[in-house]
Amino acid sequence: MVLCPVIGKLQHKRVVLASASPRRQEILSNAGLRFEVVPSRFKEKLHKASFATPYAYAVETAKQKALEVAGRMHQKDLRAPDVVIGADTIVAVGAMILEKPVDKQDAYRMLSRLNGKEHSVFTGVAIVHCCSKDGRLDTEVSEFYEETTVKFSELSEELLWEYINSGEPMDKAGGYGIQALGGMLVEYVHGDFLNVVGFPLNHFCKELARLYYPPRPADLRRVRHDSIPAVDTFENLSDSEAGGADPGQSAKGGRGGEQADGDRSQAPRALDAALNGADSRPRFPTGLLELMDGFKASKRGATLCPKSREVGLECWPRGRLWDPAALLAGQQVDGGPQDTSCLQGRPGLPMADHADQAGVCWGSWSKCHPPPPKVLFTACKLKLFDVLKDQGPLQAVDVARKLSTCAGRTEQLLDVCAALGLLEKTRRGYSNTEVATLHLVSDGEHSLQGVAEYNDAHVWGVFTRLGLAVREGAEQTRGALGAMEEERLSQSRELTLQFMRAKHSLSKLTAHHVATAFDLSRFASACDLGGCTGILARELAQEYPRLQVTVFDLPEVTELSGGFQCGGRQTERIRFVSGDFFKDSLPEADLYVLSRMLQDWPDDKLHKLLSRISSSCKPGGGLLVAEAAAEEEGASQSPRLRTLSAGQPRSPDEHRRLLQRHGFQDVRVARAGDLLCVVLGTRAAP
Ligand SMILES: O=c1[nH]cc([C@@H]2O[C@H](COP(=O)(O)OP(=O)(O)OP(=O)(O)O)[C@@H](O)[C@H]2O)c(=O)[nH]1
Repeated sequence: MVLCPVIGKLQHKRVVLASASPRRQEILSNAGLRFEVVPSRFKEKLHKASFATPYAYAVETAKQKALEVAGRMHQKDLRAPDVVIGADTIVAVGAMILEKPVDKQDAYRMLSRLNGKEHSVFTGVAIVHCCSKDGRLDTEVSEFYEETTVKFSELSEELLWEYINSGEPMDKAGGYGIQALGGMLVEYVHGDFLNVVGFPLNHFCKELARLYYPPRPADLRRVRHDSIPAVDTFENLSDSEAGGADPGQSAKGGRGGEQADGDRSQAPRALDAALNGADSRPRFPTGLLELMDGFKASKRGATLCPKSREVGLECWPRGRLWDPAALLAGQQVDGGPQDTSCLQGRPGLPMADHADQAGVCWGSWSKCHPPPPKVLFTACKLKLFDVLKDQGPLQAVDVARKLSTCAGRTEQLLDVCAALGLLEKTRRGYSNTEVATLHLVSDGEHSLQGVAEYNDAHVWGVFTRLGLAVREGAEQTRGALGAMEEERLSQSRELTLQFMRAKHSLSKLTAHHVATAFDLSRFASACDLGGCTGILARELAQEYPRLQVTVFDLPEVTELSGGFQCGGRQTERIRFVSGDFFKDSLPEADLYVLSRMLQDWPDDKLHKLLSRISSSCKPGGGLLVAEAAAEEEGASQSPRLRTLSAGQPRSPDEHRRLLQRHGFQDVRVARAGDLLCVVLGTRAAP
């Protein structure tokens, strides 16, 4: 029984449930947890409109409930409990949030809204770890939410009033109790039943497993792949498109990754992975990031052959990206006979007779194979991995029903995802592979959904429309991308948030490697330039207990960074300062940090930035630079970790020369985490 050891991790701790809900108490004590109950006095009055989603509201309320109890108990006893658990359950109908009804009329209004329809029940949960230091309370908060879909039958007025008069709705979110009489109102439930009742026990155990037995996921497995099913496009999977779909086509096209039940055990669920692992940091999902990023390589491929521009084709460099197995394994396949059979005999697909000479495979992938990154983005956008997370394995028709998409197209999408190693396909249906569970489910700790979202919404478009800049060479491309990036970022708050989410999730994977590539304990202060949400700052503060860290970023970024903070002991040594590192004075620091920044800028801006840092840095001070590593000395070709960056990686020598040119000596270069190149230079006396 997997739950016991997880719950057992709390056995010797003083655990407090900050809730008056008898249902929560029952669910947790049935699971074997020993705890005290201290109902929270936090008034559930947060301003709902200020939350982007209903679940953000539930999570924040849960957190405030738990923190109120932790603070009160600490004040009273001068000793806080070890762990305080808070929860908040709400019902959401579209953007509207329903809590507990205040009276019968209110209950009637709520139940009438739910009548005959589907709604979502969200429970936000906060697990607050407390400790007292020098008489002060210190807290670390882990938070999550769970969503369950509930559908009500068509109910008569008489039945509604009979139910209201039973008294049951009054202390229940949305005005019903699914575990009792309210169960009669419900046609179906998708998801965790206990989540509706008030506490998502399964997710809670997974969260404990994550906290106490951190995961060590297997990297992407190599998938055997015969061919990717052919489709026109995955852009639109709606039913209105169904006429264009050919359900038979996918069957003919071969279904990558298909396996008979029993051939291999199911992909381990997150909990199992968590329980089996020891290392808290997941291995770098190289293959997945290359998949998300692969289209940049293809766009650069277009520069290889002048003919491609004439005929307006997009070209994939030979061998690369056509083979998802190689792609996901992080390999680049160059040379060798190119299989162009996929293109032959397809009317309307021009074949260039100089293909061999140019070394590229001709053809418009959008008419032949779906571009793998676009498949991934589409699957993320549709929340395919979220649906399969709890409900998989599911057959294609069931997935289509849940996503409200066309069944035929959905099956094709699922098959391509299976071919790419993102899903497993067995007779029982499709389910997430480990890598999808870890990185593609939206609420996962190591989710890269933000990167997929940003690449899809923004970077894809930039690369698609930048034919001109691509033709003009790498420097100009970098400049044009940088300028467009800047312009767009300044235009849209949503885009800024998307960018921040993407950078935040990538930084989570790299920050530890950057912070530990060198011993930085000689520095008392550091300034992370373009530090965004402060993930690296947090890691630095955690690694070096006396280090004060400043995160310096544009005002629109620092303004939004609050939403990404999760508290913790290091926070008091981190401050956020707004400014533009090209214009404003840089905050004083012993060590300046540029993490995955330099690649974004054209040479003139890059030198301007480095010379500004050099002027601000005191002799003996340091500059730490982290960038995607080039594959080998001088090669500068690595497609790895380019995500969010426009330029090409530099070799260690190029980095060394760059820092020396700006007055840094003793430049040391380290490979970190396999994919990063981290460089540390010391400012020489002028
Ligand atoms: O089907 C059911 N749906 C909901 C419930 C109960 O509804 C309440 C939700 O309210 P809240 O999250 O604010 O929790 P409170 O009861 O106010 O307790 P706190 O002290 O934690 O704020 C919750 O009790 C659910 O159990 C239900 O029973 N069935």
